[in-house]
Amino acid sequence: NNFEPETQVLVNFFSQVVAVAARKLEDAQDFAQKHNILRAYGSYEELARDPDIDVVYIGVIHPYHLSTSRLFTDAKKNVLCEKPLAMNAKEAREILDSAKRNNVFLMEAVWSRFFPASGEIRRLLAQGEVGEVKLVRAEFCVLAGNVRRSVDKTLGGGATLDLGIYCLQFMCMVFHGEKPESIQAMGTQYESGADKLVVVTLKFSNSRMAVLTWSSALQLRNEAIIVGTKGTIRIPEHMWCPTALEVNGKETKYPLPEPYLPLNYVNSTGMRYEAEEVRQCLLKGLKESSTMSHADSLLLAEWRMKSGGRWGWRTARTVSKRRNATHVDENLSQFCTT
Ligand SMILES: NC(=O)C1=CN([C@@H]2O[C@H](COP(=O)(O)OP(=O)(O)OC[C@H]3O[C@@H](n4cnc5c(N)ncnc54)[C@H](OP(=O)(O)O)[C@@H]3O)[C@@H](O)[C@H]2O)C=CC1
Ligand SMILES: O=C(O)[C@H](O)[C@H](O)[C@H](O)CO
Repeated sequence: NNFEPETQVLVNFFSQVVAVAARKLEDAQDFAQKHNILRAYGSYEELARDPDIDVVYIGVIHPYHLSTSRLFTDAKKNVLCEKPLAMNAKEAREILDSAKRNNVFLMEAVWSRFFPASGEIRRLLAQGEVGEVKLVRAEFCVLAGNVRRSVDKTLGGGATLDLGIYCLQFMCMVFHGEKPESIQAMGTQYESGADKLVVVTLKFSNSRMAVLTWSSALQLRNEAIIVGTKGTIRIPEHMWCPTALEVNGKETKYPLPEPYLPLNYVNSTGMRYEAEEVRQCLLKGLKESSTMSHADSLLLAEWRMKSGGRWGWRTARTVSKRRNATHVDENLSQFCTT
């Protein structure tokens, strides 16, 4: 909307899905036919060589985010990569470094941040509408135990990588990426070793706290709440893709456009907001989005590891077993106080 009407028409016209790639050509062709996409490739390498591609959306499972992102950044393509950006902080750093080195735009697809309701939360917080935030609570628990990639560790399984990230990013947004003074995390796991249910309690300076719960084996309403000294903001459901906010008891709705095809997941038409953010960043020549920055992606990767994704709660459980005491993980606290 920053352009003259004629230019706007051109900008809209030139933002097109040009091509799709899959490991098997038939899969790419099926997808292309369903969505009216002109070019279909049977390998990601061919897509990387296409000179007409400005930006690539990477939607492969998380263990392949590193290699696929590197393939495209090295080919000088801008990248929007699905969450979680990587399996761990080391991989996340490698992806971000590669984007910098190749001077291309890169963003982790934390679509939650770009919903109008999320923008309104940031506006309310910046204007001090609820005073100083004292408590953040968020939950994301869905029944996904039958989804292979959720439970199979070789496919990136684990609730923290898939779902926990949404609670962590919400807290990160509200507390502006501040590091907590301490984290306590506990959880349960599938036989595969993938984490199943995780509860994390975080303490910040000035007596501020967060309580986060995620699971791929329980169904909750998936609400979030921000409690401040002057009021409360509640996201009544779908906290990871919000379409309603309750501010001090008064609800406002932020409806999404109707989908033109059936959706796989709830509110997926809201992905358009992150796509628009990418488009705006590219038009401005930016290499990262200030709303979902590289620094935030790194923080999320570090917090995921400390609160469950890799060894966080397992270390915690070992510590509490060893001491036969209530659970306090010194490793986690040390990390957070640095
Ligand atoms: N923002 C959101 O709302 C959502 C985000 N996600 C994120 O998107 C990513 C993909 O999730 P989802 O679509 O459910 O995953 P899928 O299981 O549907 O797999 C997506 C693609 O990953 C590739 N892939 C799958 N299995 C393998 C394998 N064993 N080896 C190599 N490549 C494989 C395939 O690519 P190919 O087609 O080339 O074979 C496949 O099409 C995840 O990182 C997830 O976190 C997922 C759901 C919703
Ligand atoms: O990003 C997401 O929304 C999650 O990947 C899905 O919701 C999850 O896999 C549910 O099965």
